[in-house]
Amino acid sequence: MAVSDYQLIAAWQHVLTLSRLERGQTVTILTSAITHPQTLACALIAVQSMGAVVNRLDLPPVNAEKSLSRDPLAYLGTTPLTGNPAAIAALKASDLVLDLMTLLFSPEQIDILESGTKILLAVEPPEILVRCLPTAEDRERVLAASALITNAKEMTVVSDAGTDLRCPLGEFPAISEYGFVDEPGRWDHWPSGFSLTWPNEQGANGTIVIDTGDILLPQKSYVGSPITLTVKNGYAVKIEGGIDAERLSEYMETFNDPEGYAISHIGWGLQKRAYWSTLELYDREQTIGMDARAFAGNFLFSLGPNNEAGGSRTTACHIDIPLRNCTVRLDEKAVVIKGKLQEERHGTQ
Ligand SMILES: O=c1ccc(O)c[nH]1
Repeated sequence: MAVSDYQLIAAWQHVLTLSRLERGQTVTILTSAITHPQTLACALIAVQSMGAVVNRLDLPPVNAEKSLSRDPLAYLGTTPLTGNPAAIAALKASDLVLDLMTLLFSPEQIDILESGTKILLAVEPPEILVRCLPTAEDRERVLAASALITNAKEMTVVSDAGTDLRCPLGEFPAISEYGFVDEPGRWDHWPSGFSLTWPNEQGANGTIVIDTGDILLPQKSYVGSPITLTVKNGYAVKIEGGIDAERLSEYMETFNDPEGYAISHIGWGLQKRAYWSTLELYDREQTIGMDARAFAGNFLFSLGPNNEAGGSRTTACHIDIPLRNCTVRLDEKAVVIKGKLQEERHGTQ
């Protein structure tokens, strides 16, 4: 259902308030050909209504001849900021960047964050933005999950479908995605609601079964028959199964990059207002599939880069794969059991 400008402006004001935007600060809204016009129009009004200075920086799209998908997360690494010092200078001079074009996993994004600029990614359609409006409670839940990751030595994942994965932890930080940017230098994504980290380099081992009904992104498809990944020393060394395995294999081969088979981020979904079943309900080119990444109780793993976490591996190939019905443990503590989120039973504090 369409969203009214009034509701979307109020949603932006809510997120900008949680992001501690202050009167007189500078916000630059980064746009490109894929930017949603209503999201942009309402962001401009919301920022100015809060007394901040707003700029708009529109960048030409890149990688058209390289990517096999129009999904901005399908082909990573180079962005319109690559080799564009004037644009980078403007973003570094801003207190907050609203990324309505997708910089994710780019060296330039890391450079801009290190200057203290906050970056909030927001490219999902307005209906999903307002349904998954972030809350302080989301932040608490995600930070609690990230604290468990920080204190754990290992993440293990099993499922009745046959997943049996062991990931040593410690080399990389936990990343909290709760939908707003309340600290200088912070990146986040509205909508989101999950916690993730990376396995120690070359440390992931075991089997991952992408079962019927599990999701591939950017394909935005529900897998019709199981795909079995054999994981050795941090890489998917075998992809076996039927037609779904063949489609995934061919797609990955087009990148001609062995780094694309590396296990990238691992974590689980914490967003109770995101759903597994929505993938077929939106025009696939209008969404990047954040419901699939964030729905509570998924095990989300990814193939491809780890530069976002401070690793050295960059590759253009990035595949996000949320699985249902897994049991995820941090050391001995189960945080998800057969796809059901295990809530922390808070005491009286
Ligand atoms: O928000 C995101 C989106 C994609 C991804 O791979 C990680 N986080």
